[in-house]
Amino acid sequence: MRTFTNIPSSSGSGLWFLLKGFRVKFFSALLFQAGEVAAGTAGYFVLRFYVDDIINTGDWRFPLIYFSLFYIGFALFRGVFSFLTARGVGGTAEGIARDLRNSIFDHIQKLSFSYHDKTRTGELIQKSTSDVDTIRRFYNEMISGLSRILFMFIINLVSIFYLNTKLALLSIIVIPLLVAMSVFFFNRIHNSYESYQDQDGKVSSAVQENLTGVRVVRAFARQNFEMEKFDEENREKFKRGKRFLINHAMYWPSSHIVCAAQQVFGIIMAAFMVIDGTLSIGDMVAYIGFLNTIIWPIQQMGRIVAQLSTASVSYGRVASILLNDQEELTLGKADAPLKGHIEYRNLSFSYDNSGKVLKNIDIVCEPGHSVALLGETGSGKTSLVNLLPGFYKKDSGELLIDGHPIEEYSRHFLRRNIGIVEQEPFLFSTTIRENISYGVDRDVSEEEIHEAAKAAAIHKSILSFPEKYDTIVGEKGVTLSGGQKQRIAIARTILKNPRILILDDSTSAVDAETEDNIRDALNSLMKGRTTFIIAHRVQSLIDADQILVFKEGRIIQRGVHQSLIDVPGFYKHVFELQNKIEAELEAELEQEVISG
Ligand SMILES: Nc1ncnc2c1ncn2[C@@H]1O[C@H](COP(=O)(O)OP(=O)(O)OP(=O)(O)O)[C@@H](O)[C@H]1O
Repeated sequence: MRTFTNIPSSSGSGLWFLLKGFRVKFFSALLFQAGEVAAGTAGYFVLRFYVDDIINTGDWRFPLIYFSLFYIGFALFRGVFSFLTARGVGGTAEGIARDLRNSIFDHIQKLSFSYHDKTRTGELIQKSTSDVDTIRRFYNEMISGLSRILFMFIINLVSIFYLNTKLALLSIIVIPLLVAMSVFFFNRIHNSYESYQDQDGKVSSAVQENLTGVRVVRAFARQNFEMEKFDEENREKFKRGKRFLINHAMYWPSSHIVCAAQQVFGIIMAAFMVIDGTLSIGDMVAYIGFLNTIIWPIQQMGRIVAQLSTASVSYGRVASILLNDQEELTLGKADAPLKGHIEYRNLSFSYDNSGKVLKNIDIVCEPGHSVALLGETGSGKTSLVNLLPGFYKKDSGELLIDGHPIEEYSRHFLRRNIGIVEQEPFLFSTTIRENISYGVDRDVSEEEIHEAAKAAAIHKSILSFPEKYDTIVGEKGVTLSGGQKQRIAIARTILKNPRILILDDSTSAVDAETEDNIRDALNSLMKGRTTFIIAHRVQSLIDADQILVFKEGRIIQRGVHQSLIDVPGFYKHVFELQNKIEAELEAELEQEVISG
């Protein structure tokens, strides 16, 4: 797979850079194009020969055969050259688009979490599809169009010079005017297309977010609100699209008028010259042909100008992804097997150096032990565990694994050795088997997959599906219940067999009974592994070797369950509150059962 690295930031050198590896193919195609244009022009000379040397002399029978053969022969050449051009140019354009899509996809995989936090998914999708397509069209249509225009112009102009110098000079009078017009329209089209594409990205994001959050929208009956929000963005896109098209369209009438005037003027002059006897009728017929062919490229300048400006905008947008620094994944220690000793030493952390989210954290966790984190929402629990796989970098203090600063390990190694079961696990739209084996980059046997599923208490449920392990999970696992998804995610982590485990509120999305089942699965997963558990229910934390209570980025209480409920504080308060609620719920249930 070929990907582009170190692409230039300026669109001029960037569009040249992308041709790397395709240059021979591409420029040969352009040469074929010159051949195609020359064959087309040669047809007019044959026509001239026909008028002046055949019709005028009256001896038409034998030369007519030559005329026909030459005329058809040149048309044949033209066809062959045209095919070779299209093949070379098309191959180049498609090849560049393929490599660019690969590069963007590859780059996006390696961009930092902070980048993804700040960037809207819809915008990334739009840049990797619509902008890449604009660049593809630039190579496919624009460059070949431009070279066709240039060849046509040069070859036909030289031919007119060959016929008559005065007529040739007349034919190029309008060029400076058209160049000035082009420069003017280039800037207008560039700016309006840039603002159009930005807005297009917002519309794509709105669609993507709406589809992802379709359940929330329905649950809150916010369809009308969403529709109005979308309509606003869409209307803005329409406005900007119209502005872009008007700028585009304005070029055409002005260039048409200039070119038509040029054409009429040229034909009148040629007619006068025929009357004067300074030009033959055959020359005039050929001249009209050349003139038509020369006017076309001049007019096409408008299209080229528009495409050049849109391609430079799209290049800038694609480069805005590719020029972002990637996470370094492989640099650092990656060999020693981890024991799982973890230490946070006076550690502080903030996102983008804004307010501190973690303040002076000290934690020591022995290998195979479990640390449970409890605290108000937004108190920094997830941020704390997200530092372990190197998703973000700490500001100060130290984070040590087996006595070594985390920075010494390669991120790849850390992520291979750390398993995360998230609050809402993401499943891919593929088979259950592939979802379970997703985390391991070796061949796994059916047996291993079944064992992992059994340990996660999901094996029986899977067997009850018609396709068993081949059952396709819909996008985000919508065909499965929350508990089933959660257990498949646990099976995936069991199979990965990490030394360190992060359970980020893994049971919050399921009911109490399912939670009990999942807890059994989690207990079998935690055995012998260093585990960080985030939970809101005290029941999930009771057995932890160490419980930490967080408030506003600080640890305000620490100890084991028994020691914490013996002293007044947040933990005891939450424990008693949750017990009270559960007792009340149970009483209510009993009451309902008794009353029938
Ligand atoms: N990617 C991010 N970029 C910027 N700020 C963030 C980001 N993620 C979280 N925060 C902020 O950091 C703070 C701590 O968030 P964090 O998710 O660590 O809390 P938490 O204790 O895990 O909360 P919860 O229990 O609700 O999951 C919050 O103020 C949150 O707004």
